[in-house]
Amino acid sequence: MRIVLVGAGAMGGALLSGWVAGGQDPADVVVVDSYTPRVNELVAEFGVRGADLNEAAEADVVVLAVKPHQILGVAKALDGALRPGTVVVSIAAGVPLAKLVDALPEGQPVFRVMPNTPALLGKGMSGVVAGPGTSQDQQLMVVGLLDAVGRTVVIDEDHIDALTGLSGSGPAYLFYVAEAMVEAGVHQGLTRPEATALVNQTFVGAAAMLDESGDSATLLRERVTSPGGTTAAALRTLDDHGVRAALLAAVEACVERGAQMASDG
Ligand SMILES: NC(=O)C1=CN([C@@H]2O[C@H](COP(=O)(O)OP(=O)(O)OC[C@H]3O[C@@H](n4cnc5c(N)ncnc54)[C@H](OP(=O)(O)O)[C@@H]3O)[C@@H](O)[C@H]2O)C=CC1
Ligand SMILES: O=C(O)[C@@H]1CCC=N1
Repeated sequence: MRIVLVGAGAMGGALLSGWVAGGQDPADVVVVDSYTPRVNELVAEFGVRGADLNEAAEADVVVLAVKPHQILGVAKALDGALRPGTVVVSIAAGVPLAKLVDALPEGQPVFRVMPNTPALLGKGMSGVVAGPGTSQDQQLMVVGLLDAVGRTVVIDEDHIDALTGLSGSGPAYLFYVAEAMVEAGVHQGLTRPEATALVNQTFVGAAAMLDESGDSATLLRERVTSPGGTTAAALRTLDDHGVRAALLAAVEACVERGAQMASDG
């Protein structure tokens, strides 16, 4: 697949790395980024090519991975560089398909996607929303692009902010919990490297159980919680401090922010 990636920051770079590790031929990937040293770094690391937006003419798919406030400007700048069938993918949070359709040449196939940074390791989770008039083959191509770096669901645009609240932004919540647990270990007298090793492997093990056991988070949590034991004492404290309510509120805030970004000029 011939890919033009516009914006090679945290998320664009993670996708690129996942694609190449997953077997995408780097010679068929062109990176466009306003920060030239970043492009040079990716060219050296992966063997992709650096170029400008005119390369979009040769692409099967153009992935727009710039910041949300930049994306409509970039979409407009693609005018004249796109072939009619070139599929455009936006990964910007809070930018509705309707605005992308308006900014792109009439009839240009466009998809709205919300990936996450574990795509870097082929363990991403992405949501795909098909734009108006797109074909089944185009959707299969976009899903294939995201499946190459993890798992993919096709959803309605009405649910993309909710998906962002769980999987798009979700890795940050888990890193935040990991940071706090390391800090707790240091408070208990462990060295930082010791605490980090314990926390990291606990996340790896718990994530693998969630993924591979087929059991719910509730059942897995109950199996750790011996009656009257240490875990029950810890979980009671989490409840007393409103951690469950805080997570509900955090996802709600994420969803509200997505909606607010959608209505920004
Ligand atoms: N980070 C994440 O976990 C996720 C991010 N996203 C979405 O991905 C998009 C990018 O986010 P993120 O990677 O975090 O942001 P970054 O700022 O890390 O990356 C954006 C990159 O695009 C470059 N850029 C800006 N304008 C242009 C332009 N006109 N042409 C080419 N390149 C340009 C920026 O350069 P410069 O710095 O010089 O402006 C920067 O290198 C956002 O829309 C975000 O909503 C979606 C899912 C997850
Ligand atoms: O924080 C953000 O806006 C982006 C979208 C999802 C993850 N990062």
